[in-house]
Amino acid sequence: MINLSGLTKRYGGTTVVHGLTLTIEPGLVTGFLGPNGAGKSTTMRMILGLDRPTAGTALVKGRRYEEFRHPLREIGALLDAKALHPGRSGRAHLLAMARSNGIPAARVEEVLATVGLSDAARKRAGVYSLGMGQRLGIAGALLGDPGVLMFDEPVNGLDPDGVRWVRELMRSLAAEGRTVFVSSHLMSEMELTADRLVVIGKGRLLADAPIADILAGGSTHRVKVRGPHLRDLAAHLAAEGATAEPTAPGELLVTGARAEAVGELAHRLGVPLHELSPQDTTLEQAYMELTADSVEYAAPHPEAVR
Ligand SMILES: Nc1ncnc2c1ncn2[C@@H]1O[C@H](COP(=O)(O)OP(=O)(O)OP(=O)(O)O)[C@@H](O)[C@H]1O
Repeated sequence: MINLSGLTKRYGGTTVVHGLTLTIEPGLVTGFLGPNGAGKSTTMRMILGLDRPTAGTALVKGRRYEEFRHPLREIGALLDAKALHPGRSGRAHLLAMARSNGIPAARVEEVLATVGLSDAARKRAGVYSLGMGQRLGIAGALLGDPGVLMFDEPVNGLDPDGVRWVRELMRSLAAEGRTVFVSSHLMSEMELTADRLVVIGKGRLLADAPIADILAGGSTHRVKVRGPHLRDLAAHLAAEGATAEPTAPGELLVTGARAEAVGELAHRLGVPLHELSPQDTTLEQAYMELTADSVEYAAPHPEAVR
């Protein structure tokens, strides 16, 4: 379990993490989402004792990271996969970590096998691909068989097989009763992997809820409509404040109106429909709504720069 209480970090005059209070429970994968610069890495660094909070506390199993004699046996983390000694082999890197935390050398071979790096273990980490570096970082996190695991963008640079492997690894670690806290910008992946989500924006907590609640909270209704003569319907929907976008010949995607309202309007106008189907909210849509006011580095929409 990880407990954050009033966790705050200021750099100079800027507060990058604002009083975060939340609990990350064992037995679940908790996704950690937020736009670039939201404060995710800073929060994770404070949990790992790499940055000192300006105020508040970050506790792992009720203790500060610095209080652990063998921290790798309590919390394993992948923060920056590139933070490796380039001249050291993958095996030597893990052996040094194991030695410093009283972990038997045999465990190094186990985690190398778990992440699929046994054959590459003698190569210098400096020649590892991005994906191999991620796998080595994950091996390091697993090394001490810790009850709490934290991963910052673990699928970065992994091929589709690797992405799927990470998803299954996270799920199995949580199923073993461990606390799994994982940040990602890949919404479709998070939707498949996480049980709960913590969303922050500009350092502030925006949501802390089961993924199903976050999906249900997405307020924008979307309805797919098919029919042979939709022009009138589209014009009336637009006049009522909804958006009706043609997605294929004889097909509209209506945003901002419920299926019931679209169906009744079509009936009043005498417009025959071949399909009227509410569309599920995706995590990406729910996330965009949640963070709309918190995006700091927004690029102009492609339409706007033409
Ligand atoms: N050592 C530092 N000194 C000054 N500002 C910092 C420092 N570290 C982070 N920041 C600032 O804190 C803010 C939060 O950064 P952080 O890396 O935690 O965000 P993030 O949510 O992990 O972003 P991303 O998704 O882009 O990785 C940013 O504005 C960043 O510039």
